[in-house]
Amino acid sequence: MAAQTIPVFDFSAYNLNRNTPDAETYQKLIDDIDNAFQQSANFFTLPTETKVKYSRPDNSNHGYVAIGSECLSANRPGDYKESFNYIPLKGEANTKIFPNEEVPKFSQALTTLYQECIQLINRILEVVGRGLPIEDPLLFVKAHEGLNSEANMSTLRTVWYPPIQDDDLKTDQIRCGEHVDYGSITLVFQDDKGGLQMACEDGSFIDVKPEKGGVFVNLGYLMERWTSDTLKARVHRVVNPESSEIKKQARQSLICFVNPDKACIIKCVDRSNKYPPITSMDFLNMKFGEVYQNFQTD
Ligand SMILES: O=C(O)CCC(=O)C(=O)O
Ligand SMILES: [Fe+2]
Repeated sequence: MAAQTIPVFDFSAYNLNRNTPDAETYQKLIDDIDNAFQQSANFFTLPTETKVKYSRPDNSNHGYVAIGSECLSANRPGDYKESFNYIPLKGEANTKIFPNEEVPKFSQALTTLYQECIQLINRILEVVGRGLPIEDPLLFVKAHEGLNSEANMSTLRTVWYPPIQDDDLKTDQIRCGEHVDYGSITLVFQDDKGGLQMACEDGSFIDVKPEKGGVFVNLGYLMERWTSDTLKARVHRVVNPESSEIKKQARQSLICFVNPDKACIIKCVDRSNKYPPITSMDFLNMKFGEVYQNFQTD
């Protein structure tokens, strides 16, 4: 079988009659990603007792998640990573669970990037819709109209993979265990350390090489179900670096986990009813419950 590679797309070719981003807009996005990395580093290098003050409560996906508390692969110990999730909340709550005193520019960096991601998300969702034999090519875009409001639980997550000393790790513990994402699409902006890998059809893994100014786009279980398995959600993971030099450095990524609006009914687009209809929220609660105990969103 020919070796598999990750396809690289330039979405400007699919401009869908809208203006393609000019150099200035593109540069602003790159600067905003760099800024989100920087503000995140300022947060993650705070003492643990400060970070846990901003921990994610059981009834929400917003806030800090400590090392080892998420276990994405049932065959491994908890992931060797920590993260901070942002989901838009109503009014003041939107900035409340942020370390505003310790890292005053953190909340602004994440909220700005979240808004910028929405444009890219809509473009990708439209391309996906136009690539399938469905009546309304805007079906996926319309199902995400509540982005940036409480009607939608898409999440921007900033992840910090701390430097590794081998004796810190449990047997088989890696930065992020093998898993499939849950929602519709996922955008991953990664720094230059590498380690993200994606499974091929034969079960082997290939590197998703970091690309400055590039974004890795992945599909989740929900999109697979929605398209009756026509579009596949792929297993991926983040492995520990082999090089002792890179191991000593933290790795960072910024991930936008995109989900349809909570009330949106996910019904197979080919009308096959291969999977029974389910709301986006029920589907995601079911999936989150497999990773976090006691998880139930409002
Ligand atoms: O950090 C990365 O590059 C990807 C991590 C990931 O796949 C996830 O958290 O779902
Ligand atoms: Fe993932």
